[in-house]
Amino acid sequence: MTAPRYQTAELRRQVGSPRPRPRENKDTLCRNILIYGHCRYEDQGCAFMHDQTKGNSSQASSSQQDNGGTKKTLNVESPSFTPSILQPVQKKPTFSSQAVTAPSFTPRGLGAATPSTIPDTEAPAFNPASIREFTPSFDLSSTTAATNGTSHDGGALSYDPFGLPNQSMVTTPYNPYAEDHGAMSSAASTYFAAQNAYAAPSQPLQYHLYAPVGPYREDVMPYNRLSHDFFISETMREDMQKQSEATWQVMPGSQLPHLDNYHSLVALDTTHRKNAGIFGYPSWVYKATSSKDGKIYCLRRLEGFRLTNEHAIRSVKEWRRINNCHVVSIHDAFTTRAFGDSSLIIVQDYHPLSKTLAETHLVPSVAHGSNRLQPKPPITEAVLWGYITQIASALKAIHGNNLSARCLDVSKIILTDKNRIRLTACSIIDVTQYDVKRPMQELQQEDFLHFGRTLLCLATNTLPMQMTNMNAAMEQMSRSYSTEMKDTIAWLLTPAQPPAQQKTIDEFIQGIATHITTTMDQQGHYHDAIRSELFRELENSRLLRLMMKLGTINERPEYDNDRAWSEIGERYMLKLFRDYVFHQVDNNGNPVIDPGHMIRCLNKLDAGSEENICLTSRDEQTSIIVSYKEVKKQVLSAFGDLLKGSSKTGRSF
Ligand SMILES: Nc1ncnc2c1ncn2[C@@H]1O[C@H](COP(=O)(O)OP(=O)(O)OP(=O)(O)O)[C@@H](O)[C@H]1O
Repeated sequence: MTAPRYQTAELRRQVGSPRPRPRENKDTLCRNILIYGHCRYEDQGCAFMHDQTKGNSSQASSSQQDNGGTKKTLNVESPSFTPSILQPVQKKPTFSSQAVTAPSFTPRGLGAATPSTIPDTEAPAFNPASIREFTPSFDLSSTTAATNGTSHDGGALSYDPFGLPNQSMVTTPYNPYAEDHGAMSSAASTYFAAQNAYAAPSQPLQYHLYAPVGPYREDVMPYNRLSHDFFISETMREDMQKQSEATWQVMPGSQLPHLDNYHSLVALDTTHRKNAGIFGYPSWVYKATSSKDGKIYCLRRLEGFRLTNEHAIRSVKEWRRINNCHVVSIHDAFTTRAFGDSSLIIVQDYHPLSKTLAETHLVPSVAHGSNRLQPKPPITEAVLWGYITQIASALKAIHGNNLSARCLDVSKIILTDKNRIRLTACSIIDVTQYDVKRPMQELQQEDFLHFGRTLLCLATNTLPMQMTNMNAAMEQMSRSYSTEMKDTIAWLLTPAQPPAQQKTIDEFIQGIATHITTTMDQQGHYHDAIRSELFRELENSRLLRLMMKLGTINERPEYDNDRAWSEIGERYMLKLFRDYVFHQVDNNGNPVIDPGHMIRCLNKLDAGSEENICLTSRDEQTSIIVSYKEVKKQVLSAFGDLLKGSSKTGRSF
């Protein structure tokens, strides 16, 4: 990356950066008192307050002071200051140009008032990172000091997740999302000490790093690597985006009615023909929004259906017990006159942009770049076995609940994802033919027959209504598919052979066991690929939350009756940090757009790294050296201020 101009700018004396508030030291209760009940440095110059009884009153008064008229705002015009811990050095601190060429920052122990690399005679560079109002929250020395008795002045290491791996090992679990890490680790160590069985992680999680969890894609070009490594893949993003768009689609000026609890109906049928073939009534499918819970559902309407028996509609309740990923879940059923007739409505889960197997594999479609209808290519044997195992799984759940699918047809099985199918019209015939009592076993045997017909339609590329000669179709399919496939379909189409009275789904599943393992393997691979995508999004959602915090603070036009709120005090540092992350320019003033830099900076900010950065104002009149840790502290503090005055809680952050 081109060296940003900000980093090479000479540090200037005119520092108008945030100042520490020395009064807070004596007003702030020492963290050691909070954690251990005493501070061993009380008599050795520890700058914090040790009288616990004063804690509340002094904090209250200090907050009053903050809110009162004496509030000190810090801005670029503020005079330079002498950091409290540097006070023993009697010289007025001045910026040295040597600070620019100073060696890279080395985290210091708490006791080091001045960096060892700066000679005593040199005035120290202004470094807000070295100003501590209390024990740094990332400093795990408090934990180690408590257990091994090492001095908290004496070289206890601060945890820097971006540092080299030879960091001190800690024994307490570490919650990166806790805002007060010191208190968290201490409280957790007490808790886990009581729970002897718990084996704490040996060191804080490296949560700020993107975990490269496989499977890995090998075909990514170098110029695509960065976005591929950090973000969801383009094809998946596009697919999901389309589905989300379809889910929220509305039809302005639609003539479709509002039903009792459903509104914003959108028709999903692509054909307008009335087809009463399967259910005995023309059926229509709509997407609709529930006014009860705001969710989107799929409504199937049977036009002209008259309910003669109250029990018929209750039979749908039985289907709520079916919890199988190859059966579309059913939620409700009711009749309505809202369409101007008497209609039956079945409420199901909505699967955006799904297509029926008939639409996907059988109905000719217009090819790209031509006006003519083109037949669909034959379905491959591997895909067909995948469908067979999924339908078998659905039937296992249905028959296992003493129900029968009754409606197994290429036009009533939907494809909701790659090779992922679901039965979508179960339960409907149970309602429409409620009065025609037939034994369940007979209906389940019929399911096998419908299953076989469906496979034959798919294998021969024939729509059900055109399937007139089954023997000819069997003959045709056996020319393109394996004997095993032919035998499987034949088994489904022929009645149970004596002495067996019935065919069972378990028997069928045993027969196709090898193909089930293949399907499981494919599903497992797909699951891994999706999980790998999820890992990337895990980190991105963390950064998004951080950016939202920064966004609420940076450039805020007014807060607390102060138009300059976002520009002054600690917030000024955040403004400079925003420029450092997002608005870098090269030596020619051209924007430096480097996602790696932005992600790295945000991760370090989130981790509260000890690493120092030099922030320079746009006019180059102000430069400050500050650690990510300090910036993080300011983000949390400013965001906390905003939350106090916000109408909604920011708990979701
Ligand atoms: N649960 C569902 N979620 C989302 N879309 C669905 C759902 N069920 C069906 N669909 C879609 O609705 C459309 C219409 O379905 P339908 O069952 O009416 O098919 P069809 O081909 O019109 O059959 P028919 O000719 O019997 O009416 C199809 O594109 C189908 O993918």
